[in-house]
Amino acid sequence: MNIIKLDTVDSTNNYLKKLANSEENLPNFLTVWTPNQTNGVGQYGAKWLTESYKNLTFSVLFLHKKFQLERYFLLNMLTAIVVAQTIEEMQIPSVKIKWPNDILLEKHKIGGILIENVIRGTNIEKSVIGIGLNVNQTDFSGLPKASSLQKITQKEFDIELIMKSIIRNLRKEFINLEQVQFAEVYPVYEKYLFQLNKISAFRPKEGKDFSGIIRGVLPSGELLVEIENEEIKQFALKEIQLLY
Ligand SMILES: O=C(O)CCCC[C@@H]1SC[C@@H]2NC(=O)N[C@@H]21
Repeated sequence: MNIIKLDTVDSTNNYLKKLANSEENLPNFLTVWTPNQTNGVGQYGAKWLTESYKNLTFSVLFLHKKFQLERYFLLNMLTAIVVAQTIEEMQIPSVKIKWPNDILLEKHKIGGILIENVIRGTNIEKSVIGIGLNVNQTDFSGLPKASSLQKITQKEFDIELIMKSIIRNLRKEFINLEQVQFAEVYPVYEKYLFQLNKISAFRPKEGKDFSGIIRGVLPSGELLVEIENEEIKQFALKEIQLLY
């Protein structure tokens, strides 16, 4: 495996993005890993807070052969599935994926994924797949919705081994990406989907919170929500937040 381990860095995603923009001929699945990420980036510009040396923070470069931008949500689905399955391989059951790609255990967020793409025309040329997984952190004061593998299982884990398993599983899932269809991946994603067919609370970007039943996810990544006395509505990634 090609892994660059840094003692400290602001964000493994930012580091790998810069590297990918400045150097040609980087190997596929090149990984940047640090136990001490000081300014991690989360989805929608949020910060990714992590306790140094206790958690996993790394980014993997994927070089596409030919991959249409409109299929980008497939990358999120496959990565979330890989993280969920790797956790299951560690004999930890009941992993869930909260739309679009938060990793949950017992309704608490233990992991997040941030994929940043280099786009050319209508294709994605390169993807930087950033993964943050709370592993051995036990203090989540002020973060009631967050947890870690150790906090939930009462066991300590080897962070590097988990990362290597995730990379191995990513390689398996991504190797034939060009041929992979949404329809074959979706049933697996749906199996992990948190709150599927259950009443959930949502916070729209504008307006009041509302409740509805999650009925699925479209290839575009849009969430299908059945709202009482209304038709099933679809919501884009940035339009609503699933509360619980
Ligand atoms: O908001 C989320 O849920 C996504 C969090 C992604 C965090 C990871 S940690 C490794 C990589 N580097 C970053 O700066 N962010 C991602």
